[in-house]
Amino acid sequence: MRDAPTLAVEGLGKTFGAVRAVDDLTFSVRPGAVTGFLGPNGAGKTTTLRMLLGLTRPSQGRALVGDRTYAEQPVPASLVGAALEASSFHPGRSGIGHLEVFAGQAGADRARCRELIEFVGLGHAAQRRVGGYSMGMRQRLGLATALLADPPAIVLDEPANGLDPEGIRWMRGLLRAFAAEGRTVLVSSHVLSEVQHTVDDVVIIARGRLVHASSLAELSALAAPQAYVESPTADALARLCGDRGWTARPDGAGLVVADVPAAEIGAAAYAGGIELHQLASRGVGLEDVFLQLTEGGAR
Ligand SMILES: Nc1ncnc2c1ncn2[C@@H]1O[C@H](COP(=O)(O)OP(=O)(O)OP(=O)(O)O)[C@@H](O)[C@H]1O
Repeated sequence: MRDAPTLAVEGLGKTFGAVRAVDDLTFSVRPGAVTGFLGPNGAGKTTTLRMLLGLTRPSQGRALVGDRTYAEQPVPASLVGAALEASSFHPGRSGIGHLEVFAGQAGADRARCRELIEFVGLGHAAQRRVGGYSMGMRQRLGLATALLADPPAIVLDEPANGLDPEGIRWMRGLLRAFAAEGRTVLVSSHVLSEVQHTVDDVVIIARGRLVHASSLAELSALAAPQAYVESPTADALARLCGDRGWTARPDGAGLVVADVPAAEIGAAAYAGGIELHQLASRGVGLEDVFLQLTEGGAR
């Protein structure tokens, strides 16, 4: 395998008429790790990936595969394998026929096509027309296409879309194995929880702009603990929170208190003679952090 390249975008921008799809975006993706490229629908993920792969021309800035743009690479298909849209297949071709069409530019032979169609779990459907494939089967075929050249960098747009739970677990294991081999792996998703068990690093965008880039561990540290507490004397409980300077917000019949361990709330309520009917730790899910980061948008 060739050395895995770092993928990088620098001041990248793309405008479609009045729509600024990508706006001054800068980040890099290292080899030997799985990086999640995250953002809500319409955030600009696909447009960014298309610019990285030389399919869309940037309005500003540049996107690099290693030390040059994708188009400037002598044999880009052997360096980066990509699956962007599960729908871009010729419906009349068979699965294996599709792979054989793309094998040429990837320098792969027929044996490699057969091997890959088995590898992605489509051996039984190799001769069937792609037009009759399910969404998940198309995802698998897209992945096989991306892997034709055994590339050191892999870029996948929403690879979990349409996959069943077993397929998602399989994909997760595969991406982890690629990273462990030293490859550069970039996967987009609009749901953090979908990739949170797969990725090492996260790049989060909203409305075309970067809102966060770090390791997953650093992102997780932003998730503050919370506790849910419920009392039949809600006023007294609210006063207690106020007296202690705790941040509390109503949630159903109770309150959610931020950044205070449940045990401390229980002890204070006990000391204050406040009866509690419920008290539970409630960690902030990473998805909440993701929503907080992306909801306000970046501008
Ligand atoms: N060819 C195009 N012409 C006009 N507008 C476009 C084009 N491609 C993308 N856009 C717009 O650019 C913005 C970003 O779209 P993009 O597909 O990159 O987002 P995304 O993050 O991939 O979204 P999703 O998660 O829904 O796939 C959207 O407002 C979209 O409508």
